[in-house]
Amino acid sequence: MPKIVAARVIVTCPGRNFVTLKIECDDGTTGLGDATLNGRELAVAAYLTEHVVPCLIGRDAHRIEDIWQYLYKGAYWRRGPVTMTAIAAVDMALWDIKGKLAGLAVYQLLGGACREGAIVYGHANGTTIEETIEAAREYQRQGYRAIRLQCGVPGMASTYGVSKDKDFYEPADSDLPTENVWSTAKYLRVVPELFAAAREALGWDVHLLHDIHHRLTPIEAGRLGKDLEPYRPFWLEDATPAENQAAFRLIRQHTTAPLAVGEVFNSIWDAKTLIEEQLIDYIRATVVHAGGITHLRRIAALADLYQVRTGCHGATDLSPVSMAAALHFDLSVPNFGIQEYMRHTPETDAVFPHAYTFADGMMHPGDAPGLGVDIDEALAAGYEYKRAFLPVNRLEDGTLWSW
Ligand SMILES: O=C(O)C(=O)C[C@H](O)[C@H](O)CO
Ligand SMILES: [Mg+2]
Repeated sequence: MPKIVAARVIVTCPGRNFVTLKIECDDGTTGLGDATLNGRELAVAAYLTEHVVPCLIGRDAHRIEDIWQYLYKGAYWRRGPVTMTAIAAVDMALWDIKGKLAGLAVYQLLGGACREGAIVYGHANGTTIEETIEAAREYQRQGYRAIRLQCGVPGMASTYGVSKDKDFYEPADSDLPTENVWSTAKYLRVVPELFAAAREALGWDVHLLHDIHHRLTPIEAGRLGKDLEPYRPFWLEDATPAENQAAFRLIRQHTTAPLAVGEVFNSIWDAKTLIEEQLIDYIRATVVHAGGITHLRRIAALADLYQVRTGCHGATDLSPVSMAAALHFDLSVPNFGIQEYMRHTPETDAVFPHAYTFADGMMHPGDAPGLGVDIDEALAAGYEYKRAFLPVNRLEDGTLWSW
């Protein structure tokens, strides 16, 4: 058996913070897992170092499911983003090790490819509708078949999804949380205009997506869905905070716009009602925040019974290790829908050399044994952790709102 002899947490900041777990076996084989929880990185780093790593030493690295159960049930305190991100990192690293020992890419271990590649969507944003459409045209030129559209809201100084850097999306930017201001009324006016202009300019052969980022009430989401229906959105994401899964019943009564939810979910229980009642069309839970490949496959299997497809979160705060794990998952599950892809900066790509590739709007994890991602530890050591927070959002009267 490949015995685990060491495990370490590597924190690095090549433009943004990443937390990576590296597990080592007695034969020298190593595996990597992403443990990055944006804005709360060191909580997971400490959870792993103090409470998980000591329990891993001496275990058989091949026993992925048993180790998952051990860490989940064994903690007694179940679920939550910190716990589930830590478990995810171990899970990813163990799949990486199993693949390397078998000489196979992880997607082969998961049952093999169900498709030639994973369609991905890019993130076009701008302060105005025109700028957003120009950014979308650039994605089209690069071969993307699906594009998420986010534009500034007239009268608001800043809004979610409109990045300072057009090429590399990065919301976590400050030593203390930035404060944004929000008006639902102003937002509900601009998005239908954005989609009307986008169909006019980009045509109908491209999938258009939009992220509401948890900001509407269910009835407002129903309204927006109706307004966007003529432009055939691929999905509306995170329409309303989904702690209350039943709230989506109300949205469903009012619109046929496809709904996607789940980037903040950390277990199957967060999505159970949404899936079983077919209240969503895409489940966006990710490998890194929802317990790893092992648990995400369980979520996907439940979703498959109800014709809910996957659409994994893939923002820049998910490291290339997560991106690779997501692509192995995407290739192997029958009910894959789409994968989010926000490119990392060249600094990040240099720290995490990887085998995955992009061509013609599709991505492939590559055929290197394991996940196909490495970490250049010498380079990583040169980028010191910098505390960064996600912004907060307030209504114009100062009420704290969902960001
Ligand atoms: O990529 C998305 O859909 C997001 O909503 C990005 C998130 O705000 C970001 O990953 C938070 O860390
Ligand atoms: Mg989102």
